[in-house]
Amino acid sequence: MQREAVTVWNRCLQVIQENIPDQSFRTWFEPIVPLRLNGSELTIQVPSQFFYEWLEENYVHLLRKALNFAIGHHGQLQYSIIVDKGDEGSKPLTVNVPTTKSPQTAKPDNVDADILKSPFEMKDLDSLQLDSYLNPAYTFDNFIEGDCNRLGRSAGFAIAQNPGTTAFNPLMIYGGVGLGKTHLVQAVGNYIKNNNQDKFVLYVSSEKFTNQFINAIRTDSLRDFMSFYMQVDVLIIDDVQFWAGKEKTQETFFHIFNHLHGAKKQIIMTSDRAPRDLQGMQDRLQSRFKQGLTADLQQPDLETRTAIIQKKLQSEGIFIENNVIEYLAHSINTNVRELEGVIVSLMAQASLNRREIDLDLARNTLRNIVVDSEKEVTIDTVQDVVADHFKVTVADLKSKSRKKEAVFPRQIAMFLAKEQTELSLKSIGYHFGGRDHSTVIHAIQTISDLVSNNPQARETVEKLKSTLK
Ligand SMILES: Nc1ncnc2c1ncn2[C@@H]1O[C@H](COP(=O)(O)OP(=O)(O)OP(=O)(O)O)[C@@H](O)[C@H]1O
Repeated sequence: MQREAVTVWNRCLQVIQENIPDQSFRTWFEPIVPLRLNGSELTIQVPSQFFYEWLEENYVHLLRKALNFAIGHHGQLQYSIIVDKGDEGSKPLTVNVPTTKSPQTAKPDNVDADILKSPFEMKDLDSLQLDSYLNPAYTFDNFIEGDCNRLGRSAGFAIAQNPGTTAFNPLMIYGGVGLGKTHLVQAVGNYIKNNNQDKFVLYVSSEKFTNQFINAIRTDSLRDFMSFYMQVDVLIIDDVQFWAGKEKTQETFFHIFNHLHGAKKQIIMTSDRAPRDLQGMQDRLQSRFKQGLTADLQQPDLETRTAIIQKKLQSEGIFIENNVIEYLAHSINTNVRELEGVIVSLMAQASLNRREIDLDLARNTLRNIVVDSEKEVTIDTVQDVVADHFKVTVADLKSKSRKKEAVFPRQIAMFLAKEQTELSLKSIGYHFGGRDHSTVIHAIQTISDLVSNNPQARETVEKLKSTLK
């Protein structure tokens, strides 16, 4: 490793770390080794072909940004890939592969396109018009429909086919983090853009809108700003809750909204909460938000989670056994982003360790993610802790055995799983050898009664809970 390369790469990492979640940073950037710096060309070593492709596919913009910062605009990146020679059994080789895609043509990564930092000018408007910030990866085809999102998806699809002329104007999609709001509204935008070349579709985050507005005031170009927005045919604004308390932004948007709505132009918005709960939002704007259709996105149910995992694997060209898919779908029920995060980590682990994605790997990956981010307890941890305490095996907990030594720990584990995780009764039953939910209810009831009446049982449960913390 060359010292200059390390220094430059550390500067790149500063930028990278600021722009992506910790988990992605650890997975995709920590394993990289800076090898050498040759003039303005930095060579980094990556653990596999898959790794390299993933970086190019998902982080090419971020790498460009990091290179600009660390080396300058002329900075170049060279990958050195460790190649697995497989059956030939020889030691891994290192080959040099130049960056194949230019940052301009590759798919956008997860980093927000730069907010207009320079003074607001008409040329910025032109660039906005060309780009429109839509990510082509978000489509209806890869948006899985389920009870959790049916209303929003159907309304979105109806709008995509007839923008501005349905009763769903505006369409307000709301829901918690990572449930697909951005994906859905961008799918509408992409569909319209692809099928109506003449329509001007603009996707913008509410934060970016506010920044543009502030710049417009600063540079005395508010008129340009307003007339730009009034030319839009389909305006998609993400995360409007950000406008809470921003009176001037709200006022300006109110005028744009009225103009577009009156001209039968389509407006689509997302928010992390229902319009009625948007505190700090002017009443007149709130009532406009509710004028069309408001649809919420809920946490996906088991079937939808399974379909999302299948679709994601299919799009990555990866095959894993059904039992692993089932395990993942039963184990992660928070939101889709987390589900995707686990799949990506699994792929990275499989690639790094050169092994298949099996149940063991899934179990370990899930445990590490949960431990790393200090999140809630997993069902695997509950089973391990209970098995350890009662000196039985996890297999005993999952078995059909009716022996007392297995039944009592199993019931305690089910009780704790219900109390300490977010899993449904159905998923808990799945993790205990495929039992049905009535068995889980019975176990929970039995242990609740025992805890109320028997101090020793209460003490055991408390002790187990503190071990889980
Ligand atoms: N129904 C779905 N089918 C397929 N992928 C989905 C679905 N819902 C969400 N996703 C994926 O989950 C990830 C998170 O979704 P998205 O960013 O749209 O969530 P969000 O609700 O906008 O979150 P936030 O409030 O944090 O911005 C994305 O990669 C998206 O493609």
